[in-house]
Amino acid sequence: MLSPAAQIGSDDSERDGVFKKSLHATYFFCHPPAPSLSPLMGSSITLSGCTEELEIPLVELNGDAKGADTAEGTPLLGSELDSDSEEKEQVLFDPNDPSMARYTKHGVWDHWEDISLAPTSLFKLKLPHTIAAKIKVPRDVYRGWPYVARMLTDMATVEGSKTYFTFYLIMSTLSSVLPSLDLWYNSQFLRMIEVAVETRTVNKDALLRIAGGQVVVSVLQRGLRSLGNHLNERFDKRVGRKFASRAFRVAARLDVPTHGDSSVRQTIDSLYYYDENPLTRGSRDVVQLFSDAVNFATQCGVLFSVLQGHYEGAQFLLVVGILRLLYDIAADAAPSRSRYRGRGAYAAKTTDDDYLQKSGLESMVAQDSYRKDIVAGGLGDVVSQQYDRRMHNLSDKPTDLRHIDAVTGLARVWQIILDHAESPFDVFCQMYTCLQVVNSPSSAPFSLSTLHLVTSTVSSLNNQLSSLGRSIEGISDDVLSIRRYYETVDMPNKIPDGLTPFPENEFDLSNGISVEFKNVSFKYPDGTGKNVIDNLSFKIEQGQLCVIVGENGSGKSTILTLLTRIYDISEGQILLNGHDIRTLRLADVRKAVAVLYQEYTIFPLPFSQNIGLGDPNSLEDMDMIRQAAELGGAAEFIEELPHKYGTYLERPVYDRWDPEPSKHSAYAGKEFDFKDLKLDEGESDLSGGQKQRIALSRTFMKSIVSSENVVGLLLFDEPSAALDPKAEHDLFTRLRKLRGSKTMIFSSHRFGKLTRHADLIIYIAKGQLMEAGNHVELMKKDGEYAKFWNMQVEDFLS
Ligand SMILES: Nc1ncnc2c1ncn2[C@@H]1O[C@H](COP(=O)(O)OP(=O)(O)OP(=O)(O)O)[C@@H](O)[C@H]1O
Repeated sequence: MLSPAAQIGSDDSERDGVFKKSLHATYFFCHPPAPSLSPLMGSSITLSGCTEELEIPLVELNGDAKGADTAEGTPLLGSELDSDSEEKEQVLFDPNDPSMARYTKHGVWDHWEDISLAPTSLFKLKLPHTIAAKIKVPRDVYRGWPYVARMLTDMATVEGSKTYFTFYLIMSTLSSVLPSLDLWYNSQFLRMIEVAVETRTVNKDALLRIAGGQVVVSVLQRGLRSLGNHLNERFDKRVGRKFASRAFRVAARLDVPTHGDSSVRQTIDSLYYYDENPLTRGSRDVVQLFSDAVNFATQCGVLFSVLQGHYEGAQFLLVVGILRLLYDIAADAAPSRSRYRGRGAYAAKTTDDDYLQKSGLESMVAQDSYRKDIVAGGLGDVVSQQYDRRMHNLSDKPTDLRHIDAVTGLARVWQIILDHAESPFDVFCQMYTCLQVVNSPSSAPFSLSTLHLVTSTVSSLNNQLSSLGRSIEGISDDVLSIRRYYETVDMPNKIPDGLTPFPENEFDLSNGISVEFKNVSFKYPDGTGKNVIDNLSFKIEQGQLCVIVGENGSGKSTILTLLTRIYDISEGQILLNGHDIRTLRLADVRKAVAVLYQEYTIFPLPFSQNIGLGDPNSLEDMDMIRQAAELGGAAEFIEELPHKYGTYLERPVYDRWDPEPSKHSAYAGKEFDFKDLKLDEGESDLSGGQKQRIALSRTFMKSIVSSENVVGLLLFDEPSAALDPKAEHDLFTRLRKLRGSKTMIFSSHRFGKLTRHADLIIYIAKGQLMEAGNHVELMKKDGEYAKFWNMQVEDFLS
């Protein structure tokens, strides 16, 4: 498993400390020791020097993170380097000591960061963007264009987005024209100076006009840039929320066979994370591309008009271009926040309820294991509503740790130097030409004004070109994502919905639901191809208690699964109150049937929600939730937990910390004690029986405690498998007492406790009916059931 430190660069919603997407970790190539002293620990700690840093993609191997060897040497993780170093020392990372840690409140996160780092590796070369990536762009854009058009139409329906979008587009277009205007004014100004030197006269009106124009352009440039950024951010958030919410809805509505399709799941996974929504990125990139293209075209126009008649300037342009490229490479190598991050000790903690629950809901719809419960519980809508509510509460609060500005100290200085190196570079070009003019006027390629215009335009064009390149490359990916998004949005579920409401009137269910299997055969879509249920027929009357018995693998669970239409049968008919289940509205069937599957799941939500989701209308009603927990036998142990009903079985978001800071940190080689921060609070593991009690409580919430008495059929698949004998006895007694006249079906292979009270026992083997009747009848028959019963009694007596 990766250390939580590695998680910092990953998506927030990663679980179990394991990366699933592309990620990078910091590796160090160690050269002969270049000692440096820790500013915090005085002279007692000496660190080996590491002078180069590279980012190397990790591959997940046996749950561990390994970096690929490179030709230059074998990369070592910080922890491996530590092993040969100094004695380990117990240090309390005191988050409250400003000389040790920097505290940042970043949205939903509290973040403490080791401030002892002194960056030594400032450079990291990046390969230039590949041409190949750009070549496939037009094709991708062409194929995906209908989807992009649909996205733009959809974006227009987001409240307020039309205004934002229009303004943003105007800003971008204006901003893209301004640099050329600025260049033009500059050249006019220089031209005027040249004329003034030659003729000793100045046209004051023109001078004022030019100076005024320049001021206006400069103010506009800055103003539009910040306004554009602001609008961009707001626009992104609004559109992002809408698309994330829609994608979540799509994911939540998928049925089991559709969700089981790995390609569907992959697309869903990549879509609904709010921070990473490719559609938001797509919309922004489309505008950016447009703006870059306008900017590029106008500047080319300026350059073209200037160079007309100055063909000797081509050589000069080449020199300037190369110099400019070198500058860009240096700028590209500047330290970025992501490269700096993760090298020191840090801890990040979140207790934001909205963020935790939003992440929990995301895991819930993403993972296959929860799907059956979501579908059978008809939870698609309620989880979507909950998700929207959490998103709304989160509003613009940042949730992504990567946005904390981690670049400080020297690295920051280096960044600033590079940011400002651009002007001296341009000045250098001008100086060079000035000297040429002075030394040999006839060899000078341009006049001073033209020179200024050319160098500035070249410099600006260069920027524009790389920006355009990035936009084009990004667009290709965006188009693909947008296309996948809409294909998924439009994808129908594999289980078609019925049209008939069920029940036709609500009182129909007060006496339970009758269930009939008529020559039913079924095989799993991803199974062996053999019928798991084979020409099975039986009828359970309204209000009966039925127990389905049979050996392992005989098809008991499958029968219950078919009754909630998780899958559709291959042949025959299943009737509920005499109606073919396929004709009934799915949502109604799932409302009328409460089910506890053998592989029940505990959602990555607080226990209160896990139980409350049994009755979405009473999700916040703690009295009802407590009552359901009492019935399910979960109340007692939940009350004993420190966070009671707010406890998670598994937190959907883990706090993060770095127990192994790099060699550059003052904390290198020491052990950490973060206990004061109480990280990862609110999580509690449960025994199998306790988990089953929580799942049972959810079923009780739906069927017994619910404010709406709409359940007519209760299905329990081995509900006592993980319970101790006393809990099992209590449960069955309670169930018999509380069910009223609802129909109840159990599946069990340990049937002693139940079958004697059953109105009907169905004995199946290999998906076929062997015997049916009550206990007395079947014992009299002395067939398979009696054989099984006697075997269990013998086991008990011997
Ligand atoms: N999702 C699935 N995909 C493919 N095959 C499955 C699936 N679930 C069950 N099966 C197969 O269907 C058959 C019946 O399984 P089922 O779970 O209904 O039996 P069961 O009687 O409930 O068994 P147990 O008593 O062990 O719970 C088994 O052969 C099983 O391997």
